Amino acid sequence: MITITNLQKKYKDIVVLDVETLEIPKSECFGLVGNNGAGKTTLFRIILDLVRATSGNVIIDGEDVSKSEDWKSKVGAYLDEHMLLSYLTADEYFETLRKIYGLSVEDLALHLAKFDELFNDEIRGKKKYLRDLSKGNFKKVGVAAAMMGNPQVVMLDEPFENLDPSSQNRLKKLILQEKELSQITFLISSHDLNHVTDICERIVLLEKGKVIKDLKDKSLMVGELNEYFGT
Ligand SMILES: Nc1ncnc2c1ncn2[C@@H]1O[C@H](COP(=O)(O)OP(=O)(O)OP(=O)(O)O)[C@@H](O)[C@H]1O
Repeated sequence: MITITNLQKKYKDIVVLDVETLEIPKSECFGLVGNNGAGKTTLFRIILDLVRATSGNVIIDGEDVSKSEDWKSKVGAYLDEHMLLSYLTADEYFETLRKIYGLSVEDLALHLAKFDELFNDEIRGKKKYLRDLSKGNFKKVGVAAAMMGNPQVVMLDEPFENLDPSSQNRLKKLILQEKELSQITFLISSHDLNHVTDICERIVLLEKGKVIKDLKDKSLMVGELNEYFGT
C-alpha cells in the first residue's frame, strides 16, 4: 500500500530523516515510535506531501505523493489541530466534510454513529466552536474526520494524547473494528507504548531519523521497546 525508498530529509546540513526502505502492506496497523525529535512527524508529513523530502520517494497505491493528486482521495489523516477548521462547530465541520467527500446525509450519520461511544455526548449537537472544545474532544473530532470518506489509509499522530482512559480504550476498539471491517491501513505514531503495542501488529522504532527496529513479533515487541526506552 505504501512504499518508501531512500527517503531523506535535511534541514540545512542536518539529516533529520533517513529511511532506506519501508514497505507498509494493505490493512496493516503500523505503529511508529521514537523519542522526541526522532523524525516521526516529519515522516508522516512527507507521506502526506505536506513537507517535501530532500531525496527519495513515497508511493501510495502506485502513485508518487509528490507527483500526483489521486492518492489524496484514498488517505485520511489527523496530525494536529491545524488540520481542522476551528471556527466551525463539530456539526458544521462534519457537514462541510460530507459535501467535500460527496457523502449522503445517511452515510454521514452512519459514519458518525460509530463514534457515538467515543464522543460521549460531548461533541455533536453542541453550539460550541471546535476551538472551544477540550483538547481531548478536539482530537476526537479530528480522528472521526480522518476516517471519513472511506479512506484506504488513515494516519494518526498521537491519537491517544489528551484522551481520558475510557476514551483511549474506546478509540483502540474503534480502530481495531475499522481495520477488521474496512481493511484500512493504519499508521499510528504514539509515545504510548502500551496502546500502540496493543493495536499494532508491527512497530517501527525511529532514532535520529533512522529505522533502528522493525518489530513484527507481538510476543517480543513489548520487551524490546521497554528495554530501549528503559520503561
Ligand atoms: N522546519 C524545521 N526546521 C528545522 N528543523 C526541523 C523542522 N521541522 C522539524 N525539524 C527537526 O527535525 C527533527 C525531527 O522532528 P519531528 O518533529 O519529526 O520529531 P518527532 O519524532 O515527531 O518528535 P516528537 O516526539 O517530539 O513529536 C527534529 O530535530 C526537529 O527539530
